[in-house]
Amino acid sequence: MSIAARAKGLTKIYGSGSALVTALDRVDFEIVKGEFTAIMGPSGSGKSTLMHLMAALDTPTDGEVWIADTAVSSLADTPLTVLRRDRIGFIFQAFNLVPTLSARENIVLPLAIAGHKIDEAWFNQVVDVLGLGDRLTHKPSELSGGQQQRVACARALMNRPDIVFGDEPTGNLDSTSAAEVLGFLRRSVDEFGQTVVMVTHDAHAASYADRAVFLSDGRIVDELRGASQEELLQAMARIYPRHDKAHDEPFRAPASEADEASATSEGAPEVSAKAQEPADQAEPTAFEPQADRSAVYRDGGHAPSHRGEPDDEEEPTVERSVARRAALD
Ligand SMILES: Nc1ncnc2c1ncn2[C@@H]1O[C@H](COP(=O)(O)OP(=O)(O)OP(=O)(O)O)[C@@H](O)[C@H]1O
Repeated sequence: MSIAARAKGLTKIYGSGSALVTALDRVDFEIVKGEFTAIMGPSGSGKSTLMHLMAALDTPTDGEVWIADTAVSSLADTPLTVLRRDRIGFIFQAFNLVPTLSARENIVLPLAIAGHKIDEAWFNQVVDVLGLGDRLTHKPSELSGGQQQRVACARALMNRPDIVFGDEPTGNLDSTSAAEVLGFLRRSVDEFGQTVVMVTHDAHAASYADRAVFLSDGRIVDELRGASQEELLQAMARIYPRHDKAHDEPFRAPASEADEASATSEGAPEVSAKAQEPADQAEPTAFEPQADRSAVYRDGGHAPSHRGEPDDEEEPTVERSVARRAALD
């Protein structure tokens, strides 16, 4: 098992005095090469902060990040820019494509900026897997959201980066487009050996990953390997019990309109707005915004970064991942 990136004692503090927020609190974290890792947690738990620090997009208040063997804090501006450009790929929730460029021009833009030659065989392979062959001359405005995000996926992979980071990459997509993007990220790991890290609220999205890491109040409090959506939902209910109770089990889909009606009845005044949505609009596999996150993991103890090595039989394999995905799809 080799390590694509790691962090030691990673701390990020925003503001000062009464406005001080400890977004990350002495986090130790390793990203395993060739794995798909999901970073999960309620709103405000520190997911984006951890991802931005691991991707060398931001600097920690304390601690260190290494991309492979490169200590990010040791880099001057120029090598830092080169590291971000050549060794990291990004996929954002909002796609972030250049509207005036075609899909092809968007995909090769990082190579053009870096002055690197396009590897046409690699380009064709990625475009083919993403099913973008007949969309390459289209501008983003002529593409659906799912197609735009697939262009963003291709762009992220063009440099063959050490790690592709996705910040809620399916957050703006319908379920079909989300499944296509998640399926592609899964394939990029299984077939190209790509390392992928994705921030998500969503247990279904995280079920595509090999490993899910759970954050609470800026600390890693648990992790699961090879977990199904149901196992992730159960873990979320266990790890965030206050959250679960406060929202009358928002992690589970109402089985029927009657169930939903009971979830919004007088007995559950704290039920979230999202839990009150019609069942076909709700996203029951996602976290709700957490009203009182201070109630979770405020025991003063420093949660372990890892639960320890998984049991052998728990160790996920590509076959297991593929079988799991096939069952889910
Ligand atoms: N630039 C900033 N200035 C001040 N506080 C910040 C800043 N960025 C994040 N925070 C705070 O740090 C904490 C962690 O934020 P972060 O965005 O990492 O959480 P998150 O888990 O990604 O949340 P979400 O799911 O809502 O995006 C939150 O309390 C947030 O308000």
